[in-house]
Amino acid sequence: MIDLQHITQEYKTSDGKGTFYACKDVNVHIRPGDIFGIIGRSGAGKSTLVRCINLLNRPTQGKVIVDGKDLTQMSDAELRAERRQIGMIFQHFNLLSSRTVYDNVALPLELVNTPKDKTREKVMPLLELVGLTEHANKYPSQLSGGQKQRVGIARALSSDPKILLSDEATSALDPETTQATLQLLKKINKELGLTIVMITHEMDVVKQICNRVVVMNKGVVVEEGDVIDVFRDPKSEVTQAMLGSALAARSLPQPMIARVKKLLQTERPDGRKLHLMRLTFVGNSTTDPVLSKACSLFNLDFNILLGQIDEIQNESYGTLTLVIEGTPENFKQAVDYIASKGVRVEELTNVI
Ligand SMILES: Nc1ncnc2c1ncn2[C@@H]1O[C@H](COP(=O)(O)OP(=O)(O)OP(=O)(O)O)[C@@H](O)[C@H]1O
Repeated sequence: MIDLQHITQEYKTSDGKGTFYACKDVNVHIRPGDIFGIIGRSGAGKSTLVRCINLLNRPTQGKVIVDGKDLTQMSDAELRAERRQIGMIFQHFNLLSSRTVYDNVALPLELVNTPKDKTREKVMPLLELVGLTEHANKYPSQLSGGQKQRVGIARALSSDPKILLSDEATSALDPETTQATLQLLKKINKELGLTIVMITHEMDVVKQICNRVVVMNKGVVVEEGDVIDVFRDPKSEVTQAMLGSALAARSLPQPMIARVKKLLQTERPDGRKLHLMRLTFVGNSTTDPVLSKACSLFNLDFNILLGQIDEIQNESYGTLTLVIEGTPENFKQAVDYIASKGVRVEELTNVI
């Protein structure tokens, strides 16, 4: 659906002598129906990249392919037509304060001289969709932040786009309103089949509605993948830092580490040994009694130290940190058995 190929955006440095890269050789592929997250710290190049999709930013180098067509090669008229397929919503809503809710939503239709009755036929169902029918005649100043963003969403949808770009659309909203807005975007993605590209600096937003994500840092993509994989196994330091609290919940508190180290060094009877393990469960494996089966099959004992379960994209995932005791042979068989049930098994040797 959207192919960003080798996108580079250069600017002159403030002294005018050097070159600064807001994006450098970025390649991103977005599939139809994706809710695609672009995440990174401030200044990472997220807005620059997303604004290349509708050529609000014309990249210094690279191709922007939307639905098989290269936007960078189009004439101005072709580009204007193509941009109608790409709606956009913004952190600060960008509504016209002198126009009512209805007139804000109608604006893109007015700009292409749509007759009044056709405009009404389009605008009223959109107001219904975003839950603003009874506010149609109000002005933006009479609305809450969440309602203003709903106007922004309805306006973006008025030209029947195939793609919706969202630049930090929930950053100015409180947590409850953020939830409601994300749910609305999810509904639009599902019911209208819209592909959504979302910039955010909050992993929580990605976790709640995106199916794929790229992580950017200093103008380059440092990680890309299905959201569940990136959360389960973040590779880059930037991603790990951004996941912050979610990963902290997987780590043993310092005082416990000292106790566990001591415990692991204790002698066990009958050639049994202790192992500090982390199991990561996804989907069905979160509900199957994999661990208790392994322990009864292979005569192991276990002691749970830390556990966490979460939900991403309607799929559960969780981690358990535990000490397992058994003979080396039984332990190895149990690990193979657990892994064969789709659970990732790691021995946390770095703690010892
Ligand atoms: N027109 C411009 N001229 C010079 N530098 C620019 C221009 N636009 C953006 N930049 C710089 O490019 C870098 C990337 O900016 P961009 O807005 O894409 O980052 P971002 O990840 O969206 O950040 P934020 O989350 O703060 O919006 C920043 O260092 C910014 O200052």
